[in-house]
Amino acid sequence: MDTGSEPMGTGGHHGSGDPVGPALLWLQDTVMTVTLQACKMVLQGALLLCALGLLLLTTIFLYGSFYYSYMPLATYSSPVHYYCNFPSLLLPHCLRLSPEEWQEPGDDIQPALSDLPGSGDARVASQSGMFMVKISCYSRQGQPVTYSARSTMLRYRSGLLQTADQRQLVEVELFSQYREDSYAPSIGAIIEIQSQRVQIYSAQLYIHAHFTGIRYFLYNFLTLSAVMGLASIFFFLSVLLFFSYLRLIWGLAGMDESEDTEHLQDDQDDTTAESDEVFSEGEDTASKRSTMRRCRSWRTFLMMIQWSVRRQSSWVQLAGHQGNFQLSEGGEVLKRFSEVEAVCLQALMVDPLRPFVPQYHGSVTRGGNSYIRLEDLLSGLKNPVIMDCKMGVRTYQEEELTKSHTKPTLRTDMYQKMVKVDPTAPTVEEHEQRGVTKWRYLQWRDNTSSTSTLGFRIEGIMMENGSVKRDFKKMLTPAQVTEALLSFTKSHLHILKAYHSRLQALDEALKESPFFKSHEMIGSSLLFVHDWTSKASIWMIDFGKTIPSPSSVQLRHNVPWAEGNREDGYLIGLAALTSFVDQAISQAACIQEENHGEETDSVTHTLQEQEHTQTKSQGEVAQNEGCLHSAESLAKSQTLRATRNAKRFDGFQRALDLKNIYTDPDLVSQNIRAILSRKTFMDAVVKIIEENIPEVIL
Ligand SMILES: Nc1ncnc2c1ncn2[C@@H]1O[C@H](COP(=O)(O)OP(=O)(O)OP(=O)(O)O)[C@@H](O)[C@H]1O
Ligand SMILES: O=P(O)(O)O[C@@H]1[C@H](O)[C@H](O)[C@@H](OP(=O)(O)O)[C@H](OP(=O)(O)O)[C@H]1O
Repeated sequence: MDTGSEPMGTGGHHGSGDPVGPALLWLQDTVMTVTLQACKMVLQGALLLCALGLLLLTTIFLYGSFYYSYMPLATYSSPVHYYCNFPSLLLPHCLRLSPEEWQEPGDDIQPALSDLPGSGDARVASQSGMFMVKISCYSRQGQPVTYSARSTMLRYRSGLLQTADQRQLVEVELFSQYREDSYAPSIGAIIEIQSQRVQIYSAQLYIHAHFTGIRYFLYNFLTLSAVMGLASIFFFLSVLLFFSYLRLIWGLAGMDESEDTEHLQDDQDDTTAESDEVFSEGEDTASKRSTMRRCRSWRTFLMMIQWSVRRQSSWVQLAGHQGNFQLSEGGEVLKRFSEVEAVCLQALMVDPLRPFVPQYHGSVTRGGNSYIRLEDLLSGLKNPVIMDCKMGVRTYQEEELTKSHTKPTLRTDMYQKMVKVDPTAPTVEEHEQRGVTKWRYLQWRDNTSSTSTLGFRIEGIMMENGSVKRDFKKMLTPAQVTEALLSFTKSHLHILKAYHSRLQALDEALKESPFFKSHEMIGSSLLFVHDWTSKASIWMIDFGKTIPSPSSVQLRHNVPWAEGNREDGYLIGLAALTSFVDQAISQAACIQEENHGEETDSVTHTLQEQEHTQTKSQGEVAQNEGCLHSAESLAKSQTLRATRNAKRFDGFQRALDLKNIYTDPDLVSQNIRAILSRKTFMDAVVKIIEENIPEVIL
């Protein structure tokens, strides 16, 4: 589609023809954009780091909890309390262990008894010989579970070692492998030393776990398993977080199975060929469908990522009914279906106005609602700046007026909106009813804004940093509009000029358009869109209240409305807008010129400037001189008016108060911007003071 966009500045020769001003502005923009981007990136980076840190901590906590709850102690030791079974000198020793401590289910354990027989001399050791150690495990009910008996002996020690420590540590493996019966777990054991000669000082029971499966891996490959465990938990949590994020940013709720099916049906036309190519003759429809669905879910997934990125970058609904729009794949927006609008868009696709209208792709059903598919006008723009201007001298259809007479329906919401802006706006009767008709509200909106007088009104502006301003309900005067245009474009000449020529092109296209001739354009908007790197363009949107005019009526679009003439005043608005952009261009050019002048002054190279001026073309010189001259005289007369303003001149003290003169409402309403930092204004102020209060001048 022909975008019909006007390219922005081409490297510095704007307005004044002097490359320094635009270059500086461009530099200023670039620096600002880069700074903004850098701040955004730093903030995003910090947030990402925080999220990653939190994720890592959660991962470590989860893995640690898992490890300590899943892994039993590898070695457990317990003191053995024993008693002597005199006179046989059999020494059964009892110990009580809880089943959990005893072992972990499913793993083998190896209980071993370490005795410290306190054989006082070598004689005892030599006489005791081999002896038996027996362990009998019992259950909670006291029933024997299992037993094991092992023989062992003390080492021989020479009688010559009289002074040496005679103690010996004897280690006996009681079970080489013990597997717990989980239905009758052992909770304790009796250990008997079957000897009459061995003397025991103390004994200790050791239980060593023999891990198998995951526990074996976790125990023997501690680092590797930790790395693997942490990595998998981290990955799992990241995926979870990613999907939650996706769901959060554009509500996956709508993209359920039914939508998938609808989507499948919607795209049946384009997928048929695809299906024919992909599937063989023999495959049945059901399997084709299921395979297609699988492909679709992958496509949907990829699109989800794509939308997420796009959505983050630009899309915004500046005006209109909330909830009317959805983002769609492939640079489209879905707008709630309206038969009237769909018919208009269909007709516009074959009209000379087509380059000014978003591409219309038919309709689609999502989640039970129908939508029209429109080209996303913000697609591809980086940090777009947009403005929505509602066109025409009225925003209500004549039917609304008729309805308000014949079948008035009171709207409380509109009454409330009215009161919020101006509590005195409703009549006494309306206050009593706490409601107004839609026509009454829309008419009031038109009269309190610039719609009735200028033929358009600004609905909203979004700047490149995403800040949105919708507070234009009471914007009435040309000065306010020009001011808004200057602030919307940041007084950039190249953007203003691009808009100007786009408006002129639109005017031409409207003259040629059969659609325009035969339609009453009510509530339609012009969407101004630009960014600092790409293009500036203006688009016609919102045809929900655009209806064919009766065949008996020949619409002119540039005459005031009177009941029955069906005129919308679209061209009145367009002409006004074009002239305001023109005015904004002049002001921006003067500002640029003055800025340039100030820079030149500060370097004080008059000769160079003269030389430079000589090289300019005659036309440019004339334009600049005119601009400077008019700026000076304008400044002088404006400041004169301002300073003569009684509220600023203190006759008693003979002092002039210039505080907040820039935002002085009296001056602003007359489109006067007294910028004292500008040389021309300051010169004018000094001159006026010189003439009127000479004693002030030193
Ligand atoms: N094709 C588009 N591409 C990008 N943004 C769009 C597009 N169409 C509309 N918008 C955005 O949505 C906003 C509202 O659009 P539109 O005026 O069509 O909605 P609406 O609900 O019909 O409005 P109204 O309530 O004024 O009739 C616009 O201000 C603009 O920000
Ligand atoms: O801008 P405001 O002050 O919020 O007022 C709305 C605006 O005029 C819309 O254009 C209009 O929708 P239509 O264009 O569809 O008439 C809507 O009427 P509604 O509430 O009946 O939708 C108004 O409430």
